[in-house]
Amino acid sequence: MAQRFELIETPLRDLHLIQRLPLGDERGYFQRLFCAEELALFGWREPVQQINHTYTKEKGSVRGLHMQLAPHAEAKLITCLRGEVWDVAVDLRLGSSTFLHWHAVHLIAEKACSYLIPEGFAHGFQTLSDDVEMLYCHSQAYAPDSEFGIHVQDPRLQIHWPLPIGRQSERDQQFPFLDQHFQGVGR
Ligand SMILES: Cc1cn([C@H]2C[C@H](O)[C@@H](COP(=O)(O)OP(=O)(O)O[C@H]3O[C@@H](C)C(=O)[C@@H](O)[C@H]3O)O2)c(=O)[nH]c1=O
Repeated sequence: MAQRFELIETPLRDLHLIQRLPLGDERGYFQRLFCAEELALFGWREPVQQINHTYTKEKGSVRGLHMQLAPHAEAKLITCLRGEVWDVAVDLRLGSSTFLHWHAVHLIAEKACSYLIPEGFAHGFQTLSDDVEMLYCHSQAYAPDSEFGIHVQDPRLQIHWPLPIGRQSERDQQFPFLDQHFQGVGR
C-alpha cells in the first residue's frame, strides 16, 4: 500500500498528529484527506459518518470544548484547510493515566497535518488567523442529545490559549466548568 500519511505521536496515548504526504507535480499537488485503510493502522476503525466544514471569520475566535458521549462517542480527524489554528484535545477517558491532560498542536493549512482525536477526548480550537476553514471527519453522526461541552477556561484544565479569547458562540460561553467529582467518560 502506498504510504500517504506519516504518524507523529503525542504524549497522550491514541492521540496522533497525521502528516499528509502530498504528491506534487507541475500542476500542483494531490493529497488524501482521509484513507480508511491507512488510518486504520493509526486507530481509526469506524466508517466516516459525517464530514463537516466550518468557516471562522476572525483571528482569536474559539470553538469548543466539545465531544459526544456514549453511545455516540466518536473519533474525529481535524484538518485545517485555510489559515491556522491552535487545536486542543483533552483526555477525559475514565481511568486514563493522562486523565485531564491536554495537548495542543498548531495546524497550519500549508503544512498538511491533521489531528486524529480518539473517542473520550474533548476538542476545541482557537483561530490564529482570519478566514479559517476547517474540515472534520466524524466516526458518528451528529447526536445533539449526547453532546457534552466544557468551558474553554476550565480552571482544572488550565488550557493555554495563545491569544485573548475572541468570538465564541453563546452556547460555548455558557458551558460549565468540570464538576469536582467528574471522573471521566466511559465507552
Ligand atoms: C456539530 C454539528 C452542529 N450542527 C448544528 C448545531 C448548531 O445549530 C450549528 C452550529 O453548531 P456548533 O455551534 O456546535 O458548531 P461548532 O462550534 O463549530 O461545533 C464544532 O466544534 C468543534 C470544536 C468540534 O470539535 C466539532 O465536532 C463541532 O462540535 O450546527 C449540526 O447540524 N450538525 C453537526 O454535526
